[in-house]
Amino acid sequence: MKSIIIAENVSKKFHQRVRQSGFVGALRGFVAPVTRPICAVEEISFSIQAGEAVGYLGPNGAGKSTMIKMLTGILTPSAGSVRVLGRQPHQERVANAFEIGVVFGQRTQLWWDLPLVDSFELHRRMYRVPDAVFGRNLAELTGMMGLTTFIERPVRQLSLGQRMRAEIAMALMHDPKILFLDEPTIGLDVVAKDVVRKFLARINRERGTTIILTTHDLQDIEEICPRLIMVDEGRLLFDGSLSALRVSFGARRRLTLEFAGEPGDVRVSGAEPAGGEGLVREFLLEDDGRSLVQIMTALQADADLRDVRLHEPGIEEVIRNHYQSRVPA
Ligand SMILES: Nc1ncnc2c1ncn2[C@@H]1O[C@H](COP(=O)(O)OP(=O)(O)OP(=O)(O)O)[C@@H](O)[C@H]1O
Repeated sequence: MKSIIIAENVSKKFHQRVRQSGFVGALRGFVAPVTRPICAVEEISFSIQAGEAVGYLGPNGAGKSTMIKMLTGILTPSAGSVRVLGRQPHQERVANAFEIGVVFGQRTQLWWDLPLVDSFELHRRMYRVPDAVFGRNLAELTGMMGLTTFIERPVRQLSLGQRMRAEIAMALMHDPKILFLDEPTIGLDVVAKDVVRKFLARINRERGTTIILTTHDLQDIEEICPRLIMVDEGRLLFDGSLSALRVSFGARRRLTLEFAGEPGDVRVSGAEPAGGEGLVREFLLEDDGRSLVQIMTALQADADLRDVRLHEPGIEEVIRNHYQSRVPA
């Protein structure tokens, strides 16, 4: 397989203005601004193959948008190198633009006062999309995204969910090889999120479009992206599948046993006691993939069991625990 996106030791530094308080401070800041450097992206490396769908995840300020901006040619890396489809995006921004689609969840690329269909038409001209390709995409994408009922309406009259669906459809009108999306589901309701996720998964599967999306929402990743790149404070924390993330971050399943009478000393092979009180005992299971039936067979207890619960930590919990363990008390 071919790597179509390669980031090698990429860093991006910004100089942020330090605001000084009071009128004199503001005046001083105007005449002789004081800045402090901030490393938004720090020595990040990864490569992405054609046809992959990758989620780029991290908390606020982790450096997600900055990375997307470097991959799309909007920003230049301070150090390291970025290659997209064999080009350095910031140096060959126009050539790069013809082969990628970009959607920024918080900034529209549609023409506010024009009917939606006119934005599509302007996109066709800007990207010199051949008539046959445009005709096919217009019919297919507007159908898949359910845009037909409001395609004649001015963009300013559309709801956020309608607009986001239209943004994504427009970004695909020129058949890009890669689709970059920065927070595509932000602010959408449950139904709109579901439409967008299903659509992106389908585009990736059926058209083979490579998808890179940034998000805070783990469900986006679970439903669209088999691969996850996790960043925090500019640095890469993890690159792999969701199941590998669980293993790597030590997320263990919790077994809760509730007994009808005092059970005494209960042991479960391959599990570590993890508290409980009264008739309830808890255990943390080793990551050996055993089923509940196998666990129950290995249970060394004579007492009567009233209830058994197995808690599989959600990925949100895994990540929350990870971040919390890094924050000093
Ligand atoms: N143009 C800029 N000038 C100065 N600092 C910037 C600039 N753009 C981003 N930063 C800083 O770089 C860091 C990373 O920002 P970035 O927008 O990439 O994070 P993010 O992970 O996308 O966050 P969010 O989830 O909140 O959108 C932040 O500390 C931000 O304040």
